[in-house]
Amino acid sequence: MDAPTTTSSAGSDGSGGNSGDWGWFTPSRRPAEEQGAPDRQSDERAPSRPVNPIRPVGTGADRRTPVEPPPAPGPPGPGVSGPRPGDRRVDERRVDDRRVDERRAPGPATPGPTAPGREEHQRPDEAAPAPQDVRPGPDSPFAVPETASPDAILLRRTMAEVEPISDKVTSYFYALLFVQHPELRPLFPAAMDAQRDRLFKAILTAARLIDDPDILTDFLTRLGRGHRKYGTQPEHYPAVGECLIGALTRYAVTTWTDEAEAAWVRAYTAISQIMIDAAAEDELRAPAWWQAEVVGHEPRTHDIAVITVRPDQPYPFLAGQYTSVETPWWPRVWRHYSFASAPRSDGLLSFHVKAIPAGWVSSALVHRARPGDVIRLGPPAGSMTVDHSNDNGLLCLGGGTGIAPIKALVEDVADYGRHRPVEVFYGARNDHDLYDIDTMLRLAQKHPWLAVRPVVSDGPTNGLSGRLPDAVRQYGPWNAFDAYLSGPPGMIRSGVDALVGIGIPSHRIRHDSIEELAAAAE
Ligand SMILES: NC(=O)C1=CN([C@@H]2O[C@H](COP(=O)(O)OP(=O)(O)OC[C@H]3O[C@@H](n4cnc5c(N)ncnc54)[C@H](O)[C@@H]3O)[C@@H](O)[C@H]2O)C=CC1
Repeated sequence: MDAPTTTSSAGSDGSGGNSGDWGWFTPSRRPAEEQGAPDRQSDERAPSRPVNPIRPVGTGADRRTPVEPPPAPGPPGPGVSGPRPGDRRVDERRVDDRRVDERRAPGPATPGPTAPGREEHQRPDEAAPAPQDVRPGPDSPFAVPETASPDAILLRRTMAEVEPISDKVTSYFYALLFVQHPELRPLFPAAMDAQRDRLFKAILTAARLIDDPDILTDFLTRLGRGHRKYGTQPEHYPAVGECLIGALTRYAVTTWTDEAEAAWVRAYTAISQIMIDAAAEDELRAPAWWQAEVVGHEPRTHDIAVITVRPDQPYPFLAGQYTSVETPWWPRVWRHYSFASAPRSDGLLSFHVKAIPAGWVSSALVHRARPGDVIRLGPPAGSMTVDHSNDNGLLCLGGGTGIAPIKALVEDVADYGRHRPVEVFYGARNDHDLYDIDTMLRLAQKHPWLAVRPVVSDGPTNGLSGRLPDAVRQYGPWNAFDAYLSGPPGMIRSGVDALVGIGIPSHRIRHDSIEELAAAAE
């Protein structure tokens, strides 16, 4: 199962994790250094690379002569203009994309960079209402704080308008991008489903944070670094920005003004610059990706395997973190898995992978990967790590394969040498699904400070019955513990509620990114 992990419950606004991938971020209020990022030497900083201000394509004049997305298949409907004369690129792209689709065997249908259906579009020149002073309501995720800067107000108005139609906006955005910049298509996976969502969410997250420079910079720095593995180059940013503005122009019909456009251009230019600088700085100290040879593949159930890999060069990370994995069978499709062990002296890394239906990467890793295969790893990310600056106990809830990073945390406490109470509640649907219970019980036998309690929710068991949060409530007190949760989204949600309910402050609760877990489970 794909496994994103993230930061503290208090820092989570539900906007995702922080792996450096699009839309994978929970803004963290802790400085990067605390989260295991390499120390930065100021003299190692790469010179800031200038990025050209984007050339917006969404001016008021454009609204009257809209940028056409690639035409939908078939003849254009009445009142809809077809491809522009001489626009050969459009047809070529569509042919290429059909080939890509034909190559895809299993997995969900791939829309590819389809243009949105024409009927979805209101022609701005015919029917666009005049821009209005639309303010997001107080319950909107884009509600305007009292202290918001003029740019932030404009950005939030646009976001509030397009968020409900984000599918259309992102489809249109990619259609523009791949038609106007076909050279960028190979940077994206053949199947764009997850990518669509991630990009849009990342942009919204960045724009929403525009008045919070520290958090914004932290987010974008990770994003910029994480983009190195995709082959993203500085010159790609203006292309993306132009198409973003083009898509917003088309869909933010009531809030788009010259001022809004200028605010978006400023914001996007600043966002790009931070990402480009972060990538350049990261280039000085780390590869864009690692190759890793599978050296162990141990099936544990019919759909779970423990996979061990040997990276081609040293891979520094912290217990509790995760990485992104690309298999040779699904190029440019990256999924997240937590490290299932603390860093080892032999440099090997291990992952617990559950094959989910239609999960391309997870199925390939469980059913197809064998020793000798080579996968690619992105950089480590996540801050669900042990805080060694205090002696608090660790209360750990691991559901299903979510036990993987919990095991790494236990090993980390053992390796660190200053022992503290660690209480692990390991949940599964039935006894059979407790695939790693023997390892965990062995660790408990070896370390007197560790207790491991299996909890089974859906079947008979000799251990505890019920759901993890209910089991935890029966024990305690937990006021001297920091909590770590890892598992399916529902478990995280109810677990956080239960822990807050029994008095653990939310800033001491760390867990996986709920939004990304939900997306990964699709
Ligand atoms: N493989 C990895 O490295 C990691 C995986 N994960 C995530 O862990 C999850 C593992 O999935 P499965 O093994 O299929 O787990 P599962 O669906 O079998 O559930 C595991 C446990 O969570 C409990 N649970 C499920 N929904 C609950 C709810 N709404 N409230 C309370 N308890 C609930 C179940 O009762 C069971 O005890 C995936 O979502 C994966 O993304 C998280 C971190 C790391």
